[in-house]
Amino acid sequence: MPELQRDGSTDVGEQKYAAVAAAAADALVGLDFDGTLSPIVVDPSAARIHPDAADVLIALGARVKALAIVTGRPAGQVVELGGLDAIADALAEMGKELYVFGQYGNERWSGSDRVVVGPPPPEGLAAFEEALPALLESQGVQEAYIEEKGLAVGVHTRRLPDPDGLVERLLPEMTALAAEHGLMIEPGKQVIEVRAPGMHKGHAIDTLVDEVSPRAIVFGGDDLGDIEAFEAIRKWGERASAPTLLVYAHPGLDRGPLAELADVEVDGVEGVLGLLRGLTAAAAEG
Ligand SMILES: O=P(O)(O)OC[C@H]1O[C@H](O[C@H]2O[C@H](CO)[C@@H](O)[C@H](O)[C@H]2O)[C@H](O)[C@@H](O)[C@@H]1O
Repeated sequence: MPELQRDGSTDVGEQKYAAVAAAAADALVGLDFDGTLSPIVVDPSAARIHPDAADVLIALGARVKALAIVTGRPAGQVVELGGLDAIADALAEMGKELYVFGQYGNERWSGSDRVVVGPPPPEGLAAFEEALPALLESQGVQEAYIEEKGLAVGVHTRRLPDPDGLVERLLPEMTALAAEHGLMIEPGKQVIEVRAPGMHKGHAIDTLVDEVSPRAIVFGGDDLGDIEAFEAIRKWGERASAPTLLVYAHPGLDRGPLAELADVEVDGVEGVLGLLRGLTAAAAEG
């Protein structure tokens, strides 16, 4: 079993780990993408799934009921960056399903369907994007990288000096402009995203629970956008009296609020893969 690094919660984490390992055959394993399966890089378009992840996910898929990637990225993009078609092929041969929920649950894709299904862009997004450059200029942040996501737009500060300070500076202005256009903000790692309200990763978890009917859930994430997923899983576990394991992929710098909700903490993407390998081995031992 991999090292559980969260101070003071190791016993609880170990018990929860053992409980989900024992129920692995009926478990749903959900994972965030950036920072959890794909190491954080400066350029969002240069992100790629960890080179060992495909083997790890396929081996795990043989031991659990279903796998899901639940991400803030567009679903089609994460399928490409993650090489998920090939992983879905391997899982399908074992009669297992790979689900992808993109744009915080707004879009979905699965190994069975291979088509991204989602709503049209929110009303107000085009007008918001039109007004955005002037806002950035007024704050002296015109060099920020703008990521157009179809259903949302992200303003990334990672490549600028003092990226966290710039996020703080932009947050009130972008929140106000988003509200004017009926949109909401989703803060992340040196990024502020603007999207439609009403959806989050917790809703994606509820949908997965309905479709997969798991008897245990493991979920790994690293950022604020994963909080609702953690909360939905904790509530489901209490309701269903079922084992759950919430894994925080520690980024190596400051621990964010997600850490407080986690059962175990591991060292970034490598730590997540280590935990999943351990879970696969424990499930194989029965
Ligand atoms: O829910 P996730 O899978 O974690 O996606 C959240 C956002 O991740 C991406 O941005 C983050 O990763 C980038 C690449 O490592 C990094 O440059 C950036 O600073 C991070 O915030 C992605 O660009 C967004 O679209 C996702 O919503």
